[in-house]
Amino acid sequence: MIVDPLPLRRLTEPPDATVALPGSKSLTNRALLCAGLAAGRSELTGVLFSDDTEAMLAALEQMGAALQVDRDACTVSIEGLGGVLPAESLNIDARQSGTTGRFLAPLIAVAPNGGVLDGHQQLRDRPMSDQVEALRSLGAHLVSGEGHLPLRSDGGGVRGGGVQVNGATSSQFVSGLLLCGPLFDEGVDLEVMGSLVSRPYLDMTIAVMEAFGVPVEHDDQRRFGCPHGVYASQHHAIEPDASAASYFFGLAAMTRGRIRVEGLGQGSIQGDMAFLGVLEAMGAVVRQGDDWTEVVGRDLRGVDVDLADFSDTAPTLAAVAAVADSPTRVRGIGFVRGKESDRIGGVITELGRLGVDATEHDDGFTIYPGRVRPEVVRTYADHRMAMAFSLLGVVSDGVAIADPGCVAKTFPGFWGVLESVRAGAE
Ligand SMILES: O=C(O)C1=C[C@@H](OP(=O)(O)O)[C@@H](O)[C@H](O)C1
Ligand SMILES: C=C(OP(=O)(O)O)C(=O)O
Repeated sequence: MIVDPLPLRRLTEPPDATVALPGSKSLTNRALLCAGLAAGRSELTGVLFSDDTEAMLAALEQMGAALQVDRDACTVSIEGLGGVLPAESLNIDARQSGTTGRFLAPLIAVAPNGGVLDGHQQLRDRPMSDQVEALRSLGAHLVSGEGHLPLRSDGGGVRGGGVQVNGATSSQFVSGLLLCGPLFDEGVDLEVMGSLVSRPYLDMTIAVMEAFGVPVEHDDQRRFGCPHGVYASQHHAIEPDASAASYFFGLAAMTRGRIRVEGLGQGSIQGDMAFLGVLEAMGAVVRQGDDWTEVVGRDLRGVDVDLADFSDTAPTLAAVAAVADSPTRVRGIGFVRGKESDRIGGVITELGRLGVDATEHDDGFTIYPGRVRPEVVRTYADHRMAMAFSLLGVVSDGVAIADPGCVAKTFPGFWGVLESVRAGAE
């Protein structure tokens, strides 16, 4: 049991550490779904086991995919469904997982006898309407769930083909339609309307679909499509999670320390690696090999950045920016109000509680660095609020994190890894 609130202790020396991080949530849930739908047996390595990926694993099991899971070895072996969904009506609990919810909504729509897709209240509160509208225009019989979960479908076939989807709220709507596109009679041909947030996640979707043998046609910004077909089983290795790595890169930057993350290097396909460019612009030194990345901290200055492509790092940047020597303006992330918590409002409120000035904008925030005072940080059941604000507890005295267990959504071992970095510095 972790104590709640969890008191943190200021580091007395800059850390000098190498950390091994768990697999990417985004890549794990994409690979699990493709492997679960594929013809034949797939072997996945580097798999993340966390609440979000357990939700996807449970859904695949319910659909009849045969799974062998080794949580210590971080592997999953799956005998896929060969593109044939079960005749029974499905009952899927996506828990708090946006990827599970948005990747499987098209699946309950296309399953022969449909089913119910529901989740934790936190996920019920998050937007779904753009995807529901797109599914209806593709022929889905969705009998409830206007803008939110729960969603109920009679099943009975999704024609597929051409469809317009709003891209300004979540890229997961597009990813879900693409990932399930091979199940639709005519495949899918998506046109994204409006701005497209979190664009690099679509590249991750395309990369995983293509690794499992389904070609994706796309232009750079607007059109994404795939034919009707069946995924092919694969041996597939999952990279460590770049969003999880942002906390350790940020920590090195804030402490004049050095932290290396193994397994994430120049060739990474994760968009959140762009956070390294922000740290560099702030003054940190970034070094990279094929299979590792390290950050070395220096004096930090504020920056003016657009995080629309990699917004999961916005709370991390808020923490780093609080100890820089000039203000930081973050733009392009109005849509993060619809994540696990309102990540603009929450960042402003909690920095204020710690005595750091920050102002809210429609599209983000400005942080004015200042002295951090002892306080318990509220985390709004949001793993990223907990992990990001823990960084301030490592560089100042008397900070504690409420509901530290919420990190289990994507990184159950977070506090242990943070402690190992501390242990190396003392
Ligand atoms: O497709 C994915 O794996 C994700 C896409 C992003 O969400 P949005 O597209 O909703 O911004 C990101 O914030 C989330 O953590 C994971
Ligand atoms: C937004 C997130 O998760 P998801 O949308 O996958 O629930 C996240 O992990 O920060």
